[in-house]
Amino acid sequence: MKYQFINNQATSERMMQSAVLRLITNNIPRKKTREELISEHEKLEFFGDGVNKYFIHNTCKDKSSLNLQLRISIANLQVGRVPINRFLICRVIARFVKIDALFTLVEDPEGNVERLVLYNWTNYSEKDQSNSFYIDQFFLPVGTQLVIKNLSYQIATDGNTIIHSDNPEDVIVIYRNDDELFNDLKWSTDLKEEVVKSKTVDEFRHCGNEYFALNNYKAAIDEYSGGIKLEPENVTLHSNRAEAYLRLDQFFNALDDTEIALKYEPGHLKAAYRKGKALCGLKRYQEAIITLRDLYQRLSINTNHDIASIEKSTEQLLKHMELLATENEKGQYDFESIIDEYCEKAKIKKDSKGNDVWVNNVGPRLDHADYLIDDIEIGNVKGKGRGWIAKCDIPENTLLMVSKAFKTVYSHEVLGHAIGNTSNKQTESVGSSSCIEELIISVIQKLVAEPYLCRELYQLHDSLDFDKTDKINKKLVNADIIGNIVKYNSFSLANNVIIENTDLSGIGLWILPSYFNHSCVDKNVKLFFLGDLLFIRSLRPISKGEELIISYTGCSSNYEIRSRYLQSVGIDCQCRLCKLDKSESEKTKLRRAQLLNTYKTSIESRISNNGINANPTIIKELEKIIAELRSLRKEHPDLEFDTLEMSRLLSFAYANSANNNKRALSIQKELYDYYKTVYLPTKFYIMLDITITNAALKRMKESMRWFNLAVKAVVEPLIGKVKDDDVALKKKALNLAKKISPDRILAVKRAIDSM
Ligand SMILES: C[S@@+](CC[C@H](N)C(=O)[O-])C[C@H]1O[C@@H](n2cnc3c(N)ncnc32)[C@H](O)[C@@H]1O
Repeated sequence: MKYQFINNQATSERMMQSAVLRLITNNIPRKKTREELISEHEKLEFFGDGVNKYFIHNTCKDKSSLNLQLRISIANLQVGRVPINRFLICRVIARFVKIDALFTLVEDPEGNVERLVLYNWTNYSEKDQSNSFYIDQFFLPVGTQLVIKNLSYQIATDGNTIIHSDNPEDVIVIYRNDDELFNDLKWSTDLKEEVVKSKTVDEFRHCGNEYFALNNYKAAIDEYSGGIKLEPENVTLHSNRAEAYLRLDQFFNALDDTEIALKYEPGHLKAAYRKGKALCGLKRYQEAIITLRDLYQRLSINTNHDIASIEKSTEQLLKHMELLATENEKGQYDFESIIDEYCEKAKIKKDSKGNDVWVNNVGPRLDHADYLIDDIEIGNVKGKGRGWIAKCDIPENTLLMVSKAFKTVYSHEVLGHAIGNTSNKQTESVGSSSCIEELIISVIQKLVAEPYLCRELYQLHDSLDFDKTDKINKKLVNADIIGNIVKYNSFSLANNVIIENTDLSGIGLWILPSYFNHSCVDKNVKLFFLGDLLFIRSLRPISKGEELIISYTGCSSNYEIRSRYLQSVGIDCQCRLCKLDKSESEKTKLRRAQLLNTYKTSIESRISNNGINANPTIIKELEKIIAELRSLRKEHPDLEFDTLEMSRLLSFAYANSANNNKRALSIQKELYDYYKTVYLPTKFYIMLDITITNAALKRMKESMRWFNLAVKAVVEPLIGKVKDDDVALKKKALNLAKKISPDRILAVKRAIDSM
């Protein structure tokens, strides 16, 4: 299956390959040893395609022109460079594995070992090529010598080096060991006598601990696993590996390990503590609390001084767990502290190479519980598949759901280069398509690491026409399904990060929020993203049986743009706006386009943002355009969105150029009334405009009333209804609004205070 992104295409095999490489390889900050590379390659075999036979094409090539003086050794390869006119002589030292491309390990005569990936060897059809054969375990067996021309030395998607060849024509296979051209070559290793030195359990544990201390949890897990293979009942290794799994958010695996450790040693304190953490990660809060309370009791009667620190951490974890349980059961969240946590974790700094990195390692991934109100359920909706339905009447601003992302990817976290790129560009700009690709790859990784998660993920809409029961039961990680699930269900963070000054873009996948269907206008549910936490509230009163709707696109872009996107995700939208747009005559559409063009070319550029420089003629022209655009939609005034920004500009022109605040105020109020029924984020700005204009007119009481309304508009989507008579809540709301929208709120506050 091919995924079409904005600038490029990617195959599901390529995504799978990237995910697998990242899973099996460790980014150790030094050149890997032969043994390390061999052991990683053995894990790759597990993911290789051992079922299908692939058609391989490679013609016999002339070696007579090769001059051994031009041979290059692996040690002299430079990342990102194609050594012109040079060639590598190497021999295969591991089995070939086919994922998207063909992978093996090679060594040069000096004994340097490196990974080799061959692209485009398997894309030939049998009919086209006479000189071809099938891949099986005897394909280019260990010991086969290769000459590789025009190779490039790259950093693969897993962050490690690899020799990369795109063209089968550049590879000469030496099928005979006694080939005369290479008679004089001396190989420094003897393949037959290769003995891999094995480690003891203690050595594995020691190496694991060393990697753990370097925060290299994947490498630590490999080492602990090596030890566990030798001694499956080793409690320390299981308990240590559980902690490494916890650091990678692999909670199922962590729980498994703690349970094994506790089976062999029920009194193992650290294993019990880690079990509590794993249960919490799996959102099994009550079980986590029971485990930790039990541990805490045991610790408090233990007089051993060594356990003081674990006692303290258990107490803290228990408190945190109780907080999460309250969030989960009652939907009670401390929004102020969550916003602080978000702002802290969203901070970015430059690393030594000038890249953006999080100040706090993990970025804005917040440690809070999910919540789901009892009053909504997933049901069938005619023409839309499944959707969320109200089981009873639901008041405005009710918290319906809080959901932690299955996975989020922020744009600066995306590696700009992947193994599949044929170009050598190391600093490819990272666009949204790279984020989508990265999300697919990281979801594949997550499922490969914890296949239990296939069950909940594979339930999501994927528009594929095949029965997934078998794949769910067998927990098969399928890149086609995952790619489609990401395509149809992911949320872009770019337009949804509500907190000012935390300019994060990215993409994420949430499970339960994926069941909301779309409407361009008349949505009744509002999303509020804080990093990977998604808060969802009713936007207005919802009646029993009504469907809960969000908007995937917003309504301010024109029909062509909206419908192009909606069609790409399988939606023929039947909302009021789309019906109206579709029913409009060509003549009306043309006239609107002309008016918008006149505004763009001859008005907008002649008035600055805050309405200065607007002479009476421009104001008249602008008024005419607004009036005519509205008349084009006269029966549906609330569906006229093109004049929104124009009218704001007009009001600024009246206030700041024509010195007519009264007229400015009436335009702003009219605008507010226009859009009261259609939720638009700009409503908040209009309320602040009204606040300022009232203050300019010295109507301070009215100004404060609008300011308070604006504050409510900012915070209610997050914290719910703020009652006018609740003084404490109103104060809290203002503090929150200052955190959410500091620039605007503070600027307006300052402006009205100075008047
Ligand atoms: C994120 S899913 C929403 C949940 C989905 N209905 C399900 O059954 O899982 C998006 C898909 O829902 C369907 N959908 C959403 N909104 C729709 C609408 N307004 N009209 C028709 N189909 C819609 C489309 O198939 C779309 O690709």
